[in-house]
Amino acid sequence: LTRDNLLRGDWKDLEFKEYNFLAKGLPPEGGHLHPLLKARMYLLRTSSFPLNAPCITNKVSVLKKCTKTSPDDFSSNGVWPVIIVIYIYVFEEMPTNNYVESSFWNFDALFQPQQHPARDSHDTFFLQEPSTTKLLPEDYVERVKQIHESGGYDSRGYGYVWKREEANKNLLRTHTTAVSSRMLYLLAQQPFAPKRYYSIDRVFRNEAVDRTHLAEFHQIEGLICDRGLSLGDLQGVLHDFFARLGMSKLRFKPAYNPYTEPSMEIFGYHEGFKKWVEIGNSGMFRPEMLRPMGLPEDVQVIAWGLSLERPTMILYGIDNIRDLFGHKVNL
Ligand SMILES: COC[C@@H]1[C@H](c2ccc(C#Cc3ccccc3)cc2)[C@@H]2CN(C(=O)Nc3ccc(OC4CC4)cc3)C[C@@H](O)[C@@H](O)CN12
Repeated sequence: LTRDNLLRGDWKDLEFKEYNFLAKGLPPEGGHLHPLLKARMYLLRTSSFPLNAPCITNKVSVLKKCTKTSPDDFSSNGVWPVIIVIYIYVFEEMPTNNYVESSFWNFDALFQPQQHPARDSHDTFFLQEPSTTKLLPEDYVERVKQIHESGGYDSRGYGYVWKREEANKNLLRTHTTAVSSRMLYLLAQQPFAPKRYYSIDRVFRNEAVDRTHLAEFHQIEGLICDRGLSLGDLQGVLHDFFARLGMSKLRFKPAYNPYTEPSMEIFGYHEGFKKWVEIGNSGMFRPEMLRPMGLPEDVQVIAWGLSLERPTMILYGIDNIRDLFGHKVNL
């Protein structure tokens, strides 16, 4: 049909096929879910952070049974044991939508001393504009200054002169633990109730980059805040968490973090590589971090972290992190 035919209306004598509104379009060639997004959704879908796995227990260390057995495994004739505390094992996502953080929440609130090497500009990206923050809870800042300088709550502190201008410096957060400290402080401002938080978001380190390290990565962090938690609870939760990622053989190695004591590096036996791989770090937040916030004496916080890139690279067989993340895209 030429343009003239159409204008003359010749098309009126033609027979047209019914339009099939249900016909599927051609599959789009372009577009693909990013491997990091798929790994992130895999992590949540396999409920490594069980968003609401009903669990009737008073200790997270019993969790392992809760998620793997039915009620009649717990006791004879299917009657549930007397339960002291009933709570739903729910992880809430922390608000991590601020890449810019103050040194106060990123370091000082975590009892990380101001002369610690990680606070140096060789390891941390400090901001020029706006270079400082002023909005901090002054009464809490005073308690943090106190615990760094002269201790308290059975701690000796560090015995150095703590400087407010150091805490005011803005930076790109070096870990999502900065958000965890904010959340725990907020939790301490109201009557205590057990909480479980998680976060998965970008963090920034001013470090040498190589095939497996960029100046930024996605940290995954989980924390559980409850009365009377112990290292056994932490190990129980880590077994449950990593079992959902296919790692059921774990080893724990004593480690050091300024904000956790004890701390443990986590190793998992990778059946594919037939070797142990480091799969994360963990610990119990120190009293020097929790008490100045105002959390009750018998409340403990167990926490752990890993990256999103490492498991993604392993799960997708990617050996150069630039193929996964960063400003250059290797097509
Ligand atoms: C500067 O680099 C830090 C990063 C990143 C990391 C390390 C520690 C934390 C933490 C923490 C923490 C500790 C206490 C309290 C709160 C948070 C978070 C991320 C990974 C942590 N790591 C890491 O992710 N390794 C990993 C994780 C999962 C995995 O899954 C298998 C396929 C199934 C495989 C590997 C360990 C190493 O890769 C390490 O060399 C690199 N680490």
